[in-house]
Amino acid sequence: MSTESLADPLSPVAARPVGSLRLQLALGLPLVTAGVLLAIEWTLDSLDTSPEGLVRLAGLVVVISAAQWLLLEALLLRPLRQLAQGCEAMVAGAHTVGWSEPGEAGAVLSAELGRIGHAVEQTRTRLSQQDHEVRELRRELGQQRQLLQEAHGALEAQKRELASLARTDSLTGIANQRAFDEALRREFKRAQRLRGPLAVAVLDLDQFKEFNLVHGTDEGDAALQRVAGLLSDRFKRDTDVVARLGGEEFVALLPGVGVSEAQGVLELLRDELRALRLPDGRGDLTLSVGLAAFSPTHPYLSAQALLQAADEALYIAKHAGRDRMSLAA
Ligand SMILES: Nc1nc2c(ncn2[C@@H]2O[C@H](COP(=O)(O)OP(=O)(O)OP(=O)(O)O)[C@@H](O)[C@H]2O)c(=O)[nH]1
Repeated sequence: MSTESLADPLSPVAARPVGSLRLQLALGLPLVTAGVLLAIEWTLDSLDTSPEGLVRLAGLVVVISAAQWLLLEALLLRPLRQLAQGCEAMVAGAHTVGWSEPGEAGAVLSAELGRIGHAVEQTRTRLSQQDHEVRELRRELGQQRQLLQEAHGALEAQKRELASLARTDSLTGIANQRAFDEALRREFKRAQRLRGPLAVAVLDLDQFKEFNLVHGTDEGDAALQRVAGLLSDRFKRDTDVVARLGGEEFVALLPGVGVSEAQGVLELLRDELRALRLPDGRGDLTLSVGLAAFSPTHPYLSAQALLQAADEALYIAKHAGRDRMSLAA
């Protein structure tokens, strides 16, 4: 809100009634005077309707109206006009306004004008304070809006982080079971639609219970992280998904990869794990792997059936002595 936007009560538009009042008086005074004189003559039964009598009456009306006009002009209209001019001058910026009326009347009118000027000044000050307050409120509103936007942005980031955490294994940083299940369903449907290969390998560390007992769970945790790192390094295409299903069990989902290709890469991975040395120089971590692959010649009926085939292959690998890979039938 600004002071300019408010209607100014002392604008020339507001002063216009003074002029129109003068016109109304010029027309109304003779009529009222004539009416009063006629009423008096009629009441006194002395109304002279002869031409001379009517001319005399008209002359009387003109003289009385002129006298009334002069009186009103001197006592009301002129001071009113000067008051309006004075107010306009103050509104335009003058703090004190000279007064042309002489003597005591001029002093009284000057005092009135001073009061009006004071009231106008107070109104101006109040309006300017309100204007200042409105600006302050707008500024605070802008700051609050900015804070709100920042809070909204932070909330969105936290939501994204939470969503990502809900799909990430906290120990290793790779995908968790939930993310893997989603990916498996999605990729299986795609493989069915495109009639392309899709390999699933379930990998399980051998004798990990014993490993924990011998080296401690901290070293066990570090071993799980190393395996996750190896998997991520080996399977790094955009479409590959490596996940920890829990405990010491991992899984690799490889869209577009057939059995023999997957087998070759997984053997390399097993070699790499074997070559990994523990801080004390020992390299006794081995993996058993169960591998199954969907293809037009091995069309599993569901994603669950494909995963179950890989699980069964892992079971066979474990029971065949561990540290090996077994392929689903
Ligand atoms: N350090 C560590 N150990 C874990 C974690 N999760 C599960 N384990 C341990 O992994 C071990 C798994 O033991 P088992 O299921 O008997 O398997 P295994 O000893 O590897 O035997 P096989 O699988 O038959 O070769 C248990 O001792 C668990 O406590 C983990 O996050 N960190």
